[in-house]
Amino acid sequence: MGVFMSRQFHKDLELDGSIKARAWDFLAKLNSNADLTGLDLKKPKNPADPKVRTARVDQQYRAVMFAVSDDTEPTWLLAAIKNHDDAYELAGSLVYEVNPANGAMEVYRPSAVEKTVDTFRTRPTLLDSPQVLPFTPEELIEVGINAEVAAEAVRLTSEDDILSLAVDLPAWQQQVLLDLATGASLDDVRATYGNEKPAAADDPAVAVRLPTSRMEFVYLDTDDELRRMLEGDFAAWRTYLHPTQRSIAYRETYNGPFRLAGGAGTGKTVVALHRTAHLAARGSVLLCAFTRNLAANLRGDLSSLLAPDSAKRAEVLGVDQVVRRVVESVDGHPGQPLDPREENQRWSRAVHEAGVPNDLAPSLTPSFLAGEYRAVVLAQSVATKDAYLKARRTGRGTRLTRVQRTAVWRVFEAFRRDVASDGRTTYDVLSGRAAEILADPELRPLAPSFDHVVVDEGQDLHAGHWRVLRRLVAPGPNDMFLCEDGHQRIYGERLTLGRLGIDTRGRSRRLTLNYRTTRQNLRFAMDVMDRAGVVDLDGDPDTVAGYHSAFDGPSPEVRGFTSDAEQMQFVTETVEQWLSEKVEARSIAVLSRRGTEQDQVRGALERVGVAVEIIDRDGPGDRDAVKLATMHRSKGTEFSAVVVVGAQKGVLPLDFVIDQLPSLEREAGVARERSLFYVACSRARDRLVVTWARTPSPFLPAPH
Ligand SMILES: Nc1ncnc2c1ncn2[C@@H]1O[C@H](COP(=O)(O)OP(=O)(O)OP(=O)(O)O)[C@@H](O)[C@H]1O
Repeated sequence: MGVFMSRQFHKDLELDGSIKARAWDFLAKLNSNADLTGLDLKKPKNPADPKVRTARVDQQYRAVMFAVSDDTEPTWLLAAIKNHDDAYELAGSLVYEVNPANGAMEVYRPSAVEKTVDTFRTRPTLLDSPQVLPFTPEELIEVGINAEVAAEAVRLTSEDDILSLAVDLPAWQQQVLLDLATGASLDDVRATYGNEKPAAADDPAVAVRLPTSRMEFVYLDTDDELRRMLEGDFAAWRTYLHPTQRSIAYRETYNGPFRLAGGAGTGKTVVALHRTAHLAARGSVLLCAFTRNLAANLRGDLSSLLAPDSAKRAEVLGVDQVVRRVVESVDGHPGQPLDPREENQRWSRAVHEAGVPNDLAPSLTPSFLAGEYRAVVLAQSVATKDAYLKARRTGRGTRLTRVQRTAVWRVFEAFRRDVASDGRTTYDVLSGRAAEILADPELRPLAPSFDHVVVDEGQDLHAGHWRVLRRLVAPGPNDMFLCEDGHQRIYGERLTLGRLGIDTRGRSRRLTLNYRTTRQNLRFAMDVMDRAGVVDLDGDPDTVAGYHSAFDGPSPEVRGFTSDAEQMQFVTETVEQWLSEKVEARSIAVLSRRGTEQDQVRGALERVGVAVEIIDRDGPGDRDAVKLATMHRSKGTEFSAVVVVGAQKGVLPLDFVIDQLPSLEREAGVARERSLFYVACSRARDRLVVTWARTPSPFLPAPH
């Protein structure tokens, strides 16, 4: 016999260390159904729900729970753990119900809902502002919204008010109102949260299986499951998925490559992890991250989701690790890849060696050549000059005549010779070789293979990567599952997956609920991003429609200064202030476009005795120190409080980088810089401060 546990109860287990220690005893007794006297079960006087009880967890804490089945031996639904007096008070007003519209399990306080509704009833309707919800109360009730709230909600003229009105409702109802306020239709809501109460939903064992119930409740029916839950830290994403996240992650079969889009913080990585765990129960899976350090983070998170016998079938690697592994399986050690600076030097040398005509040479910057190599040579597996002369160059900006193409090909050859001459290589060259190996019927069996590939941060992979990943799995059901956010593209060139043999058309979804950040921070980050001109990996416009967050916080602060020194002074004071408010140092980050600001911040913070740690290519370390990172390194991270420093002209976009680009590629270069700023701003969970010196960055949104 098991127990039902609410997300709130699960979270309360973290209240203080002593509860966790006692909880196992408590739950074991409850589960044993033997003598419950030690639990001191009590029914509060005149409870709102006769099924409610409180029980002793230890001296200080009591559990609030419901006897939810009609059997003589009740099954318990654990709702919360509170201090003795608070537990009694809560138990008096809490009810357990099954929503009549969709059968979702609900634990909430009707008296609190009524009180909030009362405060709204007395407010006059603002006749000159449009209502946010274009629905009737009956329509809202029909999808499951509390009737009293529905009557008031339709009068409201701001999203903020709707959230305040809904604050005491079960979480899924709050979510529905917010979805409707941000553009969802009633049909969307029915499809996502269900629109029919299953006949047997009064049996909690049935109700708990509904995806909407699973946003807040879990049924644990073995000691193993209970123990795992108690031993792990509370991380809601592991257990309480949004119905949309769940339906995407746990769908049995996609008949080919599937693409998941969504803004920053919508849980794409969470879904990728769950999908990997789901697939690992069936076959071998590669979860591919953009870098080694992002892979290391995912590996830790994945291990907590995998059943023991699936663990050996799931592997998590950075994309360049994958490439390297394929090459090594056939060629042995491939030589040390050049670092970006060395690579740039070699490209310049190759231009010189290849005797490029004077009129062309200035356009052949290292970034142009590396981009051309990835977007044309690797993307189309071009192996000869003739093939390059015929290759498609759509989307490359600069036009090249036949004579110029011949010259560029000579540069590629000179570059390869130069790199090979001292036993070195580059990651781009390696990905070309890996794709070649995987396409060769004789070599293919020597290389690793997987049944399924799941890719995170897909927007930053280049064509060479995709060729390798495509060939790593046999085409067929559930072969590839890709996550991307076109607005976060900070590396490389735009590409269309269809051209690389990865056809996701008709098999893609988009997540719109931001779980990471406040609505205030989200609004700011959305103002930063350039909504026009961003395309997804299918080559279609990437929309942000309906992208929203469910929680509130302080407004982001933008502060300008006349000098670097003043800016640093402010950054230091801000960080010190957060530390004094007991924000953990490791949850604070200062992000900058370039090393100059990072060095200044580091000096300024160290001078006042604040410990800092730079996020390097291995990702955030464990030290409890304020993290400093470039915007590039901030990808895939998140922090409670973030300062984005140096948001000023010349730095954002970074002139030095843009000036190096041939004129036709500047627009794309500026878009990447804007995306970097968006990535940095969208790392903040609670507080976001952006600073600049002298002249503000053109990317800064106009104040509202
Ligand atoms: N169902 C959920 N319940 C609770 N928290 C969630 C849920 N889904 C996601 N989160 C949390 O929201 C945050 C963002 O999730 P995640 O990193 O998966 O988003 P993402 O779309 O990959 O973001 P980005 O593109 O910015 O890297 C994380 O802290 C994650 O744990």
